[in-house]
Amino acid sequence: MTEPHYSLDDIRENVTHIDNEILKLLAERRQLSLAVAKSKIQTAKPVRDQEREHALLLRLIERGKEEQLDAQYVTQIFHTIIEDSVLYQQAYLQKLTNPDSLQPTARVSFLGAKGSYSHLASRHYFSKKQTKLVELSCNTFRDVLHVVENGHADYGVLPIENTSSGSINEVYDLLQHTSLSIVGEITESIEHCLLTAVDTQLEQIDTLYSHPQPHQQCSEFLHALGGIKQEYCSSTAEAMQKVAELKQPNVAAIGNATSGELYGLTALKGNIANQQENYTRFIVVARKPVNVTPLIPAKTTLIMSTAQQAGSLVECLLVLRNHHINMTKLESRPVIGNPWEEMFYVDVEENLKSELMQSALEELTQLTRFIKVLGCYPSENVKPTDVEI
Ligand SMILES: O=C(O)C(=O)C[C@]1(C(=O)O)C=C[C@@H](O)C=C1
Repeated sequence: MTEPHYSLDDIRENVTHIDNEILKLLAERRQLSLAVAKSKIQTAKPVRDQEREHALLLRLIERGKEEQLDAQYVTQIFHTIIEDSVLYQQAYLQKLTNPDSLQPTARVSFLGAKGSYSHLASRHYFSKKQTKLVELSCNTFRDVLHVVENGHADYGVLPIENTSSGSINEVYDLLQHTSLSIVGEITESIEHCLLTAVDTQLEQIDTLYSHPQPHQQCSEFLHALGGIKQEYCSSTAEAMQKVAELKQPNVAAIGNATSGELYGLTALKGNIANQQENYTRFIVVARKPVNVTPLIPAKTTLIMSTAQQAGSLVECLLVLRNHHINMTKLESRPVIGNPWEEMFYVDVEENLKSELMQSALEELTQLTRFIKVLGCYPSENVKPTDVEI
């Protein structure tokens, strides 16, 4: 018997059909996760249940094997599906907890034009929030905050730390003086590429357009290139725009490959950051603070200045330790106008409204000269559950 012959068009039609079915099932599963969230409100169970995830993944790996699907493939797909489910449930619960916080349309400010990393992070953050975005690009971090403060935007998205270059000091310093609250966070994978407008070679590049941050994050690669002229821009988007306008074989920009395409640029070289895994954590600020439901993991950010005595900071940190509160970040910045005085920024994995946090805050207030809560917000870092494959 000869096998029936199908044309490429026929086969593709079948593939399209299956893809549509997959999408339909994913949407159905998403709806079920909403039903799960509603049931968890009744029983006050936390959204994340890693025991359930572990059992579910093990079963799917076994089931996948029967279909000749390898364990890694199955695990990767279901990690993504579970992450979506968790974030979708969190967004739903947060909407119930803060009924007037998220409007059908949200005006969001960020640094740079279309395609800047802050723009990509803004879109990503709001993608699961069921809200339409009005995007406001700004030229400076100060402006990002300013337009939210004066009511021209509802949210501002700002980078706060990067795994290669560390803390973004300018943003920390601006937070000292703002009346805004941190209401969210998102961590983005940042894949820097060397982008060019015309066909060229690495050896021909003598001028590089970039924002100082990506420049710092790619310092080793740039050092290896040797003697390259640096032109600083207000954002990666401006750098890409500039290179697109110049259309010269000796100029390049640092940016994201997908964003580069928006400006007609192609990646001459990828993966140029000092660290293979280059991530930036962004914060989302708004005029009003939000409450975080106890069903989801929360983070609280504080700023404080301690008495200038030996051991003052240690005493504050001991308060956190004694309350078993996990600190995820400690940063110090000088206080402008008061030489040698430091302001400490502390991120902890605890809900501001919890008894534990309230008790720790009371003790900290006694020990510090100044203390202020910058915000309490849902932690959106859904760490995948490990399964042995
Ligand atoms: O079953 C649950 O409890 C869910 O919340 C659903 C789900 C999933 O999408 O499968 C999501 C998060 C939990 O950590 C476990 C499983």
